[in-house]
Amino acid sequence: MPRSSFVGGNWKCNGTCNSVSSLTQSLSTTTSNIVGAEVVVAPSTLHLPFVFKNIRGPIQVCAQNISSTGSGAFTGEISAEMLHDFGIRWVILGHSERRKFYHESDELIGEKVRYALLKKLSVIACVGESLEERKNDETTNVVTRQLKAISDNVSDWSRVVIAYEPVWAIGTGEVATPEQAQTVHETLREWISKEVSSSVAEDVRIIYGGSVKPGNSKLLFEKADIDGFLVGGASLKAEDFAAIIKSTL
Ligand SMILES: O=C[C@H](O)COP(=O)(O)O
Repeated sequence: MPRSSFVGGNWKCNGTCNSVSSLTQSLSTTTSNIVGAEVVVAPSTLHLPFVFKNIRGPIQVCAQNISSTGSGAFTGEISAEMLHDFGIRWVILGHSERRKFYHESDELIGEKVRYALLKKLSVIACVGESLEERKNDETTNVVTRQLKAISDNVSDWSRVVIAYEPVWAIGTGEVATPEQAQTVHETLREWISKEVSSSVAEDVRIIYGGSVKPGNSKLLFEKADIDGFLVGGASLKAEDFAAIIKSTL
């Protein structure tokens, strides 16, 4: 069976009460007739309850991070249990901004993936190389190392989407070419086929993130191993996000 497309909108640390309300309303309208793609949006933790209650149509709501520890005496953290209790079923883990600015290691990301799946959340697990790593020809080593740390902690692959996000393409306007992205996606799928199983490799969605816009998404999506997108900046504009989703149908 062909893989259905998957598009995530990562709102990152953006939004006010007014802008989130207006984006939620616009998205509910612009995406109301979309059928055939799995779509999630990830507002900030503070905005999650509002978006969860007010979004309409085919969009699920996703968190941007969780604690690896679960509920308890962990000041400032949000647990998988809390999300699940609230009705939220998705979380982004291992985003390069968490790795870079909050020093999240492969090991910690693996623990978070394990805990999220244990608590019945689904996970968008991110991998991606920096510009320096690409220039040093280390892309394959980096993304497969990151993928192994994730894979070692996956108990149910049907609840995992892998996001390939080259760090040099995030928020820079410098999107990977369809060929560059396809090469890495193929490498990731081959790794999963060899190290996990061919059926998991066949079924798992591998999505691309990094300066995806309505003008470049179609050509990227035409590549065999690109199953959708994790969109940052363009997901803050309802029309652009809807156009990106439609390019995957
Ligand atoms: O999670 C999304 C990515 O970091 C991509 O962000 P961007 O579309 O603003 O480049």
